Amino acid sequence: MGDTQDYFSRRAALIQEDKSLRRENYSLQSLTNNELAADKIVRHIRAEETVSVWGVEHDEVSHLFPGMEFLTSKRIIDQTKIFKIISKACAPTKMPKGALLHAHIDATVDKGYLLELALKEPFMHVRASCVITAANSTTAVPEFRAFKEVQPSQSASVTDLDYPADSWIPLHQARESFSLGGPDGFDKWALGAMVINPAEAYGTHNTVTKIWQKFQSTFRATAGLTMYRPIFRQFLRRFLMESIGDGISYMEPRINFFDKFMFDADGNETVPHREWLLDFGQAISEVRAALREQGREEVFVGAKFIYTTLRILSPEELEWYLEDCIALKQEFPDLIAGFDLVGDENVARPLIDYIEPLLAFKQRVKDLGLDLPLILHAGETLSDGGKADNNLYDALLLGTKRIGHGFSIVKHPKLMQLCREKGIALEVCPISNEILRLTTSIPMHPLPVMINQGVPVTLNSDDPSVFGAMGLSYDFYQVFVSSETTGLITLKQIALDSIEFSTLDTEEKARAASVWEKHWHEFVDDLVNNSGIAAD
Ligand SMILES: O=c1[nH]cnc2c1ncn2[C@@H]1O[C@H](CO)[C@@H](O)[C@H]1O
Repeated sequence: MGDTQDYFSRRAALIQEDKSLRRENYSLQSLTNNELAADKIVRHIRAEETVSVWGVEHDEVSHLFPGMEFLTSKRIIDQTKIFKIISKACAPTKMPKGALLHAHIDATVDKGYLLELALKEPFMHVRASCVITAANSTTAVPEFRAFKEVQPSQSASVTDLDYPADSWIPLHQARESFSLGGPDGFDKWALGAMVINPAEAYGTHNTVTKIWQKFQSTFRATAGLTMYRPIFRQFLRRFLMESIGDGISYMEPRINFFDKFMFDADGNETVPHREWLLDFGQAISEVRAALREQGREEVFVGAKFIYTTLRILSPEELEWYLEDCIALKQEFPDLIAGFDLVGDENVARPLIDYIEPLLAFKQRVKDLGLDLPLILHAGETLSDGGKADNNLYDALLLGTKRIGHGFSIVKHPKLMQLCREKGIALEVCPISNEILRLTTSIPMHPLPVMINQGVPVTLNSDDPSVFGAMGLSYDFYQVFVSSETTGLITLKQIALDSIEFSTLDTEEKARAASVWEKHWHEFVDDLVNNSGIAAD
C-alpha cells in the first residue's frame, strides 16, 4: 500500500515536471471557481462527444475521429456541442478569441459573398484560358476583370465551342449563357475554382506540391475581384465584421502588395498602395462607427496590415518593396504592423537569398526610429534541413517578431528554446497545415510539442475562405478536441498570448486584455449557468 502511494506521488510529480513549461501554468494559478467549473464542463462534453459523435459510424463519412480531415468532417463539427460552445452560433456571449495574427486578407472573405459583390458590378468581365467543358470545368480557372464599359465579345459564354481563349465576356452574359447548367452551373464552376474541396485535398492533390498548385490557383481566380477597388472596400469591411462576429477583437492580416497597383472603379490599374491603406483606414472607421451605434464599440480594438510581397522577387526587386513598406509605415504608422515574404517555401526563394536587402531594411528602420518588425513565414514545410526548414534559422537571426507557421521548428531544440526565452510566438495555422498536407490530421500536428516545450503559440486561420473555415472557431475546435491535456484554460492562454504577441503597444495591449477578460468571464459564466451540466 505504501509503495502504491509512493508510486502515485512520484507519477504526479513526473507529470507535473513534464508539463512545467506550458504557458498556461501562469493562468492556472489564478482561476475563478467558474473557470474551473467551465473547464470541467467542456472536458466532460468533449469526452462524451468523442464517443457519441466521433466514435460512431456516420452515413456520409466513415473512419471518424476527433481532429480528422476538416473538409470531410466540417458538417459533423458544425453539429457538435463543443463547436457550438466555441462559436456560440446563437448566443450573445461568444468565446473571445483575442487577436487574429495570421491570415491572408484576400483569402478571408466568403467566396459566395465575393461573387455576389462581383455580380453587382456592371462592368465586371470573366475569361478562361480555354473553352470550358464538362471534362475540364473542375480544373480550368476563371479570371475576372472590371473595365470602364462593357467589352464586345465574340461568344456568348466561355462554354461556346468558338470561345476565343482568354477573351473577356461580360460576367452576367457569361453566367446566363453558361451551357453547363446556366447561372447555377457558372457559380459552381467559379466557386469551385476559389476553394479547395475534399476530393482535391485528400485525393487528386494529396501531396504538398500538388495541393499548393490548386491553392495558388484559388488566388488567381479571385484576384480580379479582390483587386478591384469598389469590391476591395466592401470586402475589407466584411472581413472586419465577420472576424468581430467570431469573437476576434483585433486583427493583423497580411496583405499582398506584390502588385503595385489595384484596379480603380474606372477599370484602370492605377490605385497605388497608399490608397489601399486609405481604404483600410476608412473601413476600420466605418466598422467602429457602426459598432458604436450599437453600443458595442469595445468588441473591436483595431486592425493593422502586415505588408507582404512574394518570394519570387529578385533581391534587387525586393528593395523597392522594402522602401515602399517604410514609406507607408511613415505615412500610416497605425495601419502597418510589419513586413513579411510569402509563397510556397518549398519552391520559392529562401530568406537567405534576401539577406542583404533585409539587413539593410533593419538598419534603415532602426535609423528612422520606426516600429516596423519583420514578422516572417518560416518552416511551413515537411522538410528537415531543406531550404524551407532552414528559413527558421534566418527568421530568428533576422529578429523576427513572431514566426508565421513554424511548423518544422519542433525539429530544432535550440530554436524552440530561443522562442521560449525571447518570447517569439508561433502563428500556428492548424487547419491550413492539414489541408495543405503537412499533416493528415490535427492529432498528428506538432502543436502539442510546441506547447509542452513552452513555446508561445497563437491559433490562426491563414486562408479561411479557401478552406471553408471562417473565423477562428474551427481552428480552436480542431485543437481542443485533438488533445486531452488541452483544456479551456489552454485556449484562454492562447487567446491572451495573441494579444500579448501582437504589435499593439503596451497600453493598447493592457486595454485589449482587460476587455478580453471581461468577455471571457461573461462567456465562462454563461457556460456554467446555461450548459445544463453540473460541473462535478
Ligand atoms: O500559408 C501560407 N504560406 C505562404 N504563403 C501563403 C500562405 N497562404 C497564402 N499565401 C500566399 O499569400 C498570397 C495571398 O495573399 C498568395 O500568393 C498565397 O500563395
